[in-house]
Amino acid sequence: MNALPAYDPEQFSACAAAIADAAREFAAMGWTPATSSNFSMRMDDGDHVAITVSGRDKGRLGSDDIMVVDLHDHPVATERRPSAETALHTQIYRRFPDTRAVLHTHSRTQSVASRLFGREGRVRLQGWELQKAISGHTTHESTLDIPVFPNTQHMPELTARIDAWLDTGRPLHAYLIDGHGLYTWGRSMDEARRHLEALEFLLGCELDLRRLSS
Ligand SMILES: CSCCC(=O)C(=O)COP(=O)(O)O
Ligand SMILES: [Zn+2]
Repeated sequence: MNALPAYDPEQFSACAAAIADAAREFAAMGWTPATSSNFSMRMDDGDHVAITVSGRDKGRLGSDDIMVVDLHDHPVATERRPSAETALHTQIYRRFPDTRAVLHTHSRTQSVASRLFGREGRVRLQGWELQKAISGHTTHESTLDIPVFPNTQHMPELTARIDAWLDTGRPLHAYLIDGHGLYTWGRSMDEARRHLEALEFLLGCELDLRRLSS
């Protein structure tokens, strides 16, 4: 008798296609240099997450470059190695159960902003109309803080810092990692993509402002 599949293969295919499409477009923008970046989608209301295999060229993802993990980072029905940053994805799915997509990129703008604002611990966005692209923000007068966490290769240290931020009750739509890149997410791939595009634009504006006013 055949064992039941661990997850719905059609759901996996749909998520893998959405991840590959998004990643190809981000790569074309120059946001995923040299195999950097990682992407995931929650496949169901259970604990299946489709995520990029570690070290793959994110501009040319095929279905072999995307695999399944559970919400505690364990590969499901595969020997492949998930993203080195899988724990950052599964943390978001556990902490925000309505999240369906997590996106991480390494654009030049995000990388420079993370170094510059890392000294201050956060980027404070205020007065930009495009803040309204972030869910829950209905006016340019709102304040949107993007924390900058120190980089480390030790994921438990990073997830502990993110948990500590969340445990204070402050909102979190995205964060930067110093010298590294941006994480953001959404309740659908479309919402996550809108957040990523808006934040890329807003960080670029903040960098320009600093440059022009110095
Ligand atoms: C060459 S980029 C260094 C690792 C990284 O920051 C990244 O985003 C990609 O890692 P992955 O294991 O997900 O390929
Ligand atoms: Zn990275």
